[in-house]
Amino acid sequence: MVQEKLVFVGLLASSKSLKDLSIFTGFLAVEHGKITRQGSIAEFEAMNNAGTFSDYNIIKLKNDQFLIPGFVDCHTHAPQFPNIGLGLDRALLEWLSKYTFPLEKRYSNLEFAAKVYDTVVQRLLTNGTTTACYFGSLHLEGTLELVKTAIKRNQRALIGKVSMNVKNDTGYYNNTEKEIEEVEKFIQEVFKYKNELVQPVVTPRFAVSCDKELLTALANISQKYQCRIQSHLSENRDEVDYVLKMNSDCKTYSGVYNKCQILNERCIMAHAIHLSDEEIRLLAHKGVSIAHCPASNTRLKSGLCPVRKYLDNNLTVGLGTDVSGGDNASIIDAMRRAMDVSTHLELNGNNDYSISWKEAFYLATMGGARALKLDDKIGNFDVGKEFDALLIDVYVNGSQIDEYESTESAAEHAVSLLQRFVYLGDDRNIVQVYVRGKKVKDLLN
Ligand SMILES: Nc1nc2[nH]cnc2c(=O)[nH]1
Ligand SMILES: [Zn+2]
Repeated sequence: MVQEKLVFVGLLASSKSLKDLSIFTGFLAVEHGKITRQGSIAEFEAMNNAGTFSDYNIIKLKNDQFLIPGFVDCHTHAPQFPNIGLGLDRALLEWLSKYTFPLEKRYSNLEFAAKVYDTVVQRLLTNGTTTACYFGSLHLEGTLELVKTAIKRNQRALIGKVSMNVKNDTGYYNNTEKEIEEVEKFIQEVFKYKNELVQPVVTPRFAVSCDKELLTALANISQKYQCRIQSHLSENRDEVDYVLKMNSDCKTYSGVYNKCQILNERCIMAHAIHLSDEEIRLLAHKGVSIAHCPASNTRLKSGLCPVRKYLDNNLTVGLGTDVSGGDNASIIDAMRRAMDVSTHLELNGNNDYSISWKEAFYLATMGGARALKLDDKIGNFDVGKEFDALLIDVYVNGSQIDEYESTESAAEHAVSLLQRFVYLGDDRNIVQVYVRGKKVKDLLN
């Protein structure tokens, strides 16, 4: 049940922009899932004395608790969760045919799909992922199970039925006509739910699995329904070579998608590691977002994605876990891996490429919201946005973070709490999770 009126009083942390982290002690009022007011403790006291909050549930945070926006996972594969932590001994193309396509093929079984997806959505919510941009499988009905689960569990989700029409040894593909028909059907079925949190995404797997005819048809469908469109781009060098060999009329991998009208401001591309400067300019010009998936890029030995360079070149970047190429479903892990990869690039001679913990926090929240074009609704605590939030308790029972005597000022202490959560926290520190004002995790009561 949505708790109609809530007011949180305590430490609030969220990003205005990449370089502007806001941390202050104050209050945040929520009505019918939306943030309606924000202000200082003095303002809260005055309004409370005047009776403004008499019909609110007042939640006073303890000293070492704070509120942050929910995490945004810009790229993950729900059907691949049974393989998480397995089969990471091959690079992308072999990994797909040896481990991934055979697993995804099983989602013609709706019982299996429903069971896995329920576990996945709960796992993500427990880890504080209030919004996920999912790849489903090739199956229309199977992927609708994911839609039903996200709706039932109250997760904000963008969900795509995966499209593939190029033959592979697993037999995991559709013919072009069936594929186009099913994608339209999928979108219409999702719209029938009229759910405010879940939206369909057109999802061509990548240019190895889809020919230009299908890519173009899918771009048209996304245009027709004004849906987002997601895919993979330039993740692995063998993949890039293969795509260029199959599309000899195009000079670059991004050029293939551009020729098929895929690149626009509704487009989210995962990885984008091995881009030329010309491709970076093209993607920035078209308003394409990048889902940076550092765990997967390391585990599949795909490469080190130069996020700093992309940010400096006006690309919008969010974080993705990319399970099961990625071995961890948590965006907290993705923040740390993003920091690590950026530091490794700096150590390899790229000056000032490392991203700070504050920037990683931005990418995990506001950056992700911008990448998914949901920043009018979520990403920080601006008045008017919907209330997707995590209540963090740094020293909760079982926490990996210990308390030591400190000489910090109150303001310094507040920043330290968030910093230590980013570096050391885990799902145990996420004691409550709210999506659009509804509590979906509660370790406190
Ligand atoms: N990491 C990853 N890359 C892909 N490229 C095409 N399909 C996939 C996938 O399932 N995972
Ligand atoms: Zn992926």
